[in-house]
Amino acid sequence: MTRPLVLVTADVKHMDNYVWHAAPSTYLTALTRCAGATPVILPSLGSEIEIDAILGDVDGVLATGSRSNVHPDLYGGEATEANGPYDPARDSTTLPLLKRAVERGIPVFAICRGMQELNVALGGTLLAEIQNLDGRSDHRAPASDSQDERFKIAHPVVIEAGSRIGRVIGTDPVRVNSLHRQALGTLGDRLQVEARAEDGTIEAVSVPDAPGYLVATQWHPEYWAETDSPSRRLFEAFGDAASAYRKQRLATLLPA
Ligand SMILES: N[C@@H](CCC(=O)NCCCC(=O)O)C(=O)O
Repeated sequence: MTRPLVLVTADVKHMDNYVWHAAPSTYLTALTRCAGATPVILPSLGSEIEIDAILGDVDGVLATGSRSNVHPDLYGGEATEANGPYDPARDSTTLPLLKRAVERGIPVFAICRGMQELNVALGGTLLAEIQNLDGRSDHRAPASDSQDERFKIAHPVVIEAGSRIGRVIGTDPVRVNSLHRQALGTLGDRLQVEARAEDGTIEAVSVPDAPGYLVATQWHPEYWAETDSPSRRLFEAFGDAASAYRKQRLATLLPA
């Protein structure tokens, strides 16, 4: 069986006088090296893209993290200059993409901004600047030019008993990295909390009634997937689900 095809969401970036639709390499290599998948970057062209048709030709969706915030208009929040930057083209692509992928039972792994997008796509809300909220810790990355330093392990998370993630990596607390200033507020439809930080911040969710792997983390397993066992396991489990989905999908295409 050939490798499963996994759509990877793209940020819109302005560089060298061009507009780019790009994804960080860390997600692409975690997919190829740990999930055994072939990543396919989906440009953030919103309604110009036939999302349902494309979803019919792939075996999974990986929603990446990004510094930009989901636009607050999409969940009844308040847009301010300090709350940016925003990436409306990405929002207009990823929200319908994730909603349809969930509805169709396609394996989804959503990371950081990706988890926030999944929540908003399913009708949930986000909290802004959580480091300023009573009782919450600072979940932002350390100020550094070194990516290893920014993605360094920062705090423990407690995995819920009976969670999907618990089935993959066990329910002992794990220590994770942390690079965000927003967090999930009210939960979107069908989502369940899978893990929390010590300050109560939601660190992982799943869609428990989804047929395949549908897991999201606020932390970044992609960054250490080649060297950290729990991070690798999350990608391996996603790859297994995408492979199983591919087998089924191709079987329905073949003549009887
Ligand atoms: N903007 C949101 C999403 C956080 C996120 O996806 N972080 C990844 C950022 C990677 C980096 O800073 O290099 C938030 O802040 O909550």
